[in-house]
Amino acid sequence: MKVLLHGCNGRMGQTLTKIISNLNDVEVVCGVDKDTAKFNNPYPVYSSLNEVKEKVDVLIDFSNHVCLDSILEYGKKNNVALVICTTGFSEEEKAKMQEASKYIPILHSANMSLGVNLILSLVSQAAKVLYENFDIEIIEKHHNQKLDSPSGTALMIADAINKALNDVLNYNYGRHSKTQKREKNELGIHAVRGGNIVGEHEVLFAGPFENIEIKHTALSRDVFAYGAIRAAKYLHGKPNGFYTMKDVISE
Ligand SMILES: NC(=O)C1=CN([C@@H]2O[C@H](COP(=O)(O)OP(=O)(O)OC[C@H]3O[C@@H](n4cnc5c(N)ncnc54)[C@H](OP(=O)(O)O)[C@@H]3O)[C@@H](O)[C@H]2O)C=CC1
Ligand SMILES: O=C(O)C1=N[C@H](C(=O)O)C[C@H](O)C1
Repeated sequence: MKVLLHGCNGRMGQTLTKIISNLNDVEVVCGVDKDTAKFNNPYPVYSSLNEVKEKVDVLIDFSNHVCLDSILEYGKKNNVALVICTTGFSEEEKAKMQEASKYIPILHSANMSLGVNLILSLVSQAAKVLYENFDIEIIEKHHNQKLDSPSGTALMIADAINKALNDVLNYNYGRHSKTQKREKNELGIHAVRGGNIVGEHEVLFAGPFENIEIKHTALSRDVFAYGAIRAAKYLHGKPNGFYTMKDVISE
């Protein structure tokens, strides 16, 4: 499978470059990033998707949400499947992905790890059982270079919980009201940034007599890279449509 790495110079782009170089059935044939000479990558790097000459099967994207239009245009024009792992998309941008998936296969997930995608169903189940008597709060922690907050994963977990509760919850980001008590239908979402934390997501169900914490800790960026490779293999050859990691892990 021939892969184009979009955002190849970044933390995730370089993690994928290292891992794929040891695989026999996947090859990075080119990359795209702002600085074409930053690393001595074992493949050509272009500053724009318009310059790409190589034929590729799948584009894997870990870059920035502002790149979305160019990625969707490239995928549609060249009939290339897209694994979009970037976070920080607006609702309008997410709608653009859905629209483009009528013409090409697109997979998007804010977290490519098996563990987080398993947690999505666990927290949905827990929310249904516990909501009446428990308050639900999400706490995420990431490294100090992360651009978006809260994390895409925290929002994905919040949406899964809210969907399980028929969308009754209002999100309260980083609660800093000094005068108001917590309301019953709040879902608190809190972002911590510091050092080199790879990624932690905790869902707290706080009840009158007991607390339940469901937590995922990413120990290395390799977990996201292996997930993205698995997703790319899954997507290669699939019919046009919109896919998530749920499709990949339930195959
Ligand atoms: N779904 C998942 O499992 C995961 C998702 N992510 C998400 O992936 C994204 C990237 O993360 P990470 O690798 O840590 O971030 P980095 O900032 O390390 O890497 C992003 C790379 O994309 C480049 N880039 C930014 N804008 C453009 C552009 N317009 N054209 C070409 N290249 C561009 C950056 O260049 P420059 O530095 O010069 O701006 C950088 O080299 C983030 O949104 C992050 O949240 C991260 C880990 C896991
Ligand atoms: O930027 C990161 O590093 C990560 N971003 C993703 C997110 O926003 O949820 C996933 C992961 O936690 C690492």
